[in-house]
Amino acid sequence: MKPPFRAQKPARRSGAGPAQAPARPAAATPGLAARALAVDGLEQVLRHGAALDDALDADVALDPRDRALAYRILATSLRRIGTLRALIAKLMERGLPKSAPRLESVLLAGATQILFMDVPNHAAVGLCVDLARADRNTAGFAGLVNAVLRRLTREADQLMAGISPDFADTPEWMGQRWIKAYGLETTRAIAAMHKVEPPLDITVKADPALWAERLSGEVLPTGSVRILQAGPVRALPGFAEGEWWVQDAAAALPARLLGDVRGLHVADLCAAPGGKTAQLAAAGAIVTAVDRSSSRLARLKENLERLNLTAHVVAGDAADFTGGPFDAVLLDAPCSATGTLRRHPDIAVSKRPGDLVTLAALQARLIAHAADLLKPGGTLVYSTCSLEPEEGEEQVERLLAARSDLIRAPIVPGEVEGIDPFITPQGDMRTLPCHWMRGEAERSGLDGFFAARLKRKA
Ligand SMILES: C[S@@+](CC[C@H](N)C(=O)[O-])C[C@H]1O[C@@H](n2cnc3c(N)ncnc32)[C@H](O)[C@@H]1O
Repeated sequence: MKPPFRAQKPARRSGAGPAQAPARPAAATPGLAARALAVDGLEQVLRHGAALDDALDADVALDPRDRALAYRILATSLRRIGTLRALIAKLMERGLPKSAPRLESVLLAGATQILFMDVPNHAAVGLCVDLARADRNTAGFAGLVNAVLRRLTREADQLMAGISPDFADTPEWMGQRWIKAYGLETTRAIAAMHKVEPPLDITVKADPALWAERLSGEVLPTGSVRILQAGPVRALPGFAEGEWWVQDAAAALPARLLGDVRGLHVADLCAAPGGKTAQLAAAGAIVTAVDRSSSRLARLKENLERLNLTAHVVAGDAADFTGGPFDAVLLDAPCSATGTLRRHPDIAVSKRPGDLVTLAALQARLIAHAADLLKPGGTLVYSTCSLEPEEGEEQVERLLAARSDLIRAPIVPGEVEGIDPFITPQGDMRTLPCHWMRGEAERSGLDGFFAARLKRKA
């Protein structure tokens, strides 16, 4: 069969060299600047390895609603990138022209609006064609963009045939691993949750019911507050006053496994941007927060200042940290973060299987050192926001097998409000994105986290 649409001979093209900086489209066309920013963001993530949260250029002056729209186009494109790429491959049987930098991002942004957003098709197509035309990298392909996106508006259903509705957006290697760890049906449920924009979860200093009411949210079984349709976080009541901070409901659990920390010396290793430091400090611990990233530590300090909480902050490699000994240590180790794909869909394109090997070796080094920082009788909580057993269960089993001075202190039903469904037979905590189904997917789920509690023998 002949390819239905071929790249037109470009009128002007950028040549095979590196992409030129895109020309900013005229701001006069409503909605165009938001699309341009979204495409820039896609380029940042797909070609330059930026994280979703850093991908939108903060210096581009844009109305907050347009910025929010750009973010939604970008995040949804990444969330559905497997499906979108499969469709584009069907629409362009000869593949994307090699000499067309940014063309894929323009098509991804357009197809996202057509398929997954409440944008009229003619606007989604027209704006993407305008965008392609306004940029010297893609100007010669404006006709192709028009043809491909128009055909998508007409034939989406037929084109979807053969593209897995369940697994197309899950990287093959991740899906295979989750099937092995959790089974096919649970993996299907995890993948379904990854397609949905998650709600905003916050941890409040006090009185969750009051804040749930003020923010039109709900109190979750573990005490976090969940808000749908939050809008810009900084504009919400209580943010500037330091009454709460953003923290997924699952991420709020590991610190609570340390129990009553009032007056205890606690090391929070790998602490930035400080969600767990804030929990520990708010609970009355004397906290030493260690992280090796100075930029992330700057965010931690900013957060603590806003929250009017204090911690002793140390910049450096936690595996070499020599403070203590401590009553308790929380190690929220760097990991593949595959448990956070709902909030960070860029992870589906940025992570590789090989990353797990490097990260697991780092975690092994960190957890062994974390245990050395404990006083006799002290408690260690180890956590990761990963779905991979190598970064969770297996780290703990290996440490316990190697160290006779450590024992597991199993989590007991009822000891932390709402935690019971997540306690494993071994007494650890394992949450999955498909847990906590509470009606619609948009108000359900939580990040995939692992946490274990160990004690150093007295
Ligand atoms: C999962 S994040 C921590 C999130 C944090 N605990 C919170 O609740 O907000 C992992 C952190 O580990 C830090 N990190 C990575 N390797 C490290 C190392 N060797 N020593 C100290 N910090 C490290 C990263 O900079 C990152 O901030």
